[in-house]
Amino acid sequence: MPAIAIQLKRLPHGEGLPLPSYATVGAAGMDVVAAEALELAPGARHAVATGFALAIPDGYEVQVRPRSGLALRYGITCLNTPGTIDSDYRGEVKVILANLSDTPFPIARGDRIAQLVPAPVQRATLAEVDVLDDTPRGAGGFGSTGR
Ligand SMILES: O=c1ccn([C@H]2C[C@H](O)[C@@H](COP(=O)(O)OP(=O)(O)OP(=O)(O)O)O2)c(=O)[nH]1
Ligand SMILES: [Mg+2]
Repeated sequence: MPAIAIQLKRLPHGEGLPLPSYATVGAAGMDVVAAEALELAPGARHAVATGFALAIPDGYEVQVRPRSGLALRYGITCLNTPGTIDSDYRGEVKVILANLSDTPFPIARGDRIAQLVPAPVQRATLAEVDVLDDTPRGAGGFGSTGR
């Protein structure tokens, strides 16, 4: 599959940082590093600076996803996962990290904190109707089929 071309603009506080990059040949996500240092208190959240902005081609988004190692070892996740970077957004990409553990988590500038995954966007049209068609499930949800 050909790679999609995304433009990246480095911001002044992103100088000297590695750009998002794939850690292995088959990695789905580009690891992104923090452009600031902070300590995330237990239960706290913070929009962590990355030091860059993007121009994503029409028809695509970039998803900001947690790193499983940080989640499993330290309870660090992206609160809004998957975060959505819109193709028309030109501000700084930020990673909304949350600390779900009971231990403060220090983040150094340059630490890999999340991963970026581009994805095609399927837009929809909505048609308002009075009656929806019947299905076997009907309105059952939220565990209606059992555990
Ligand atoms: O993890 C994230 C999520 C969003 N954004 C930026 C890019 C995105 O295009 C914009 C808006 O995100 P979203 O639509 O999820 O937030 P919203 O609360 O709906 O804000 P808005 O009213 O600006 O759309 O914020 C990030 O930098 N990181
Ligand atoms: Mg929005």
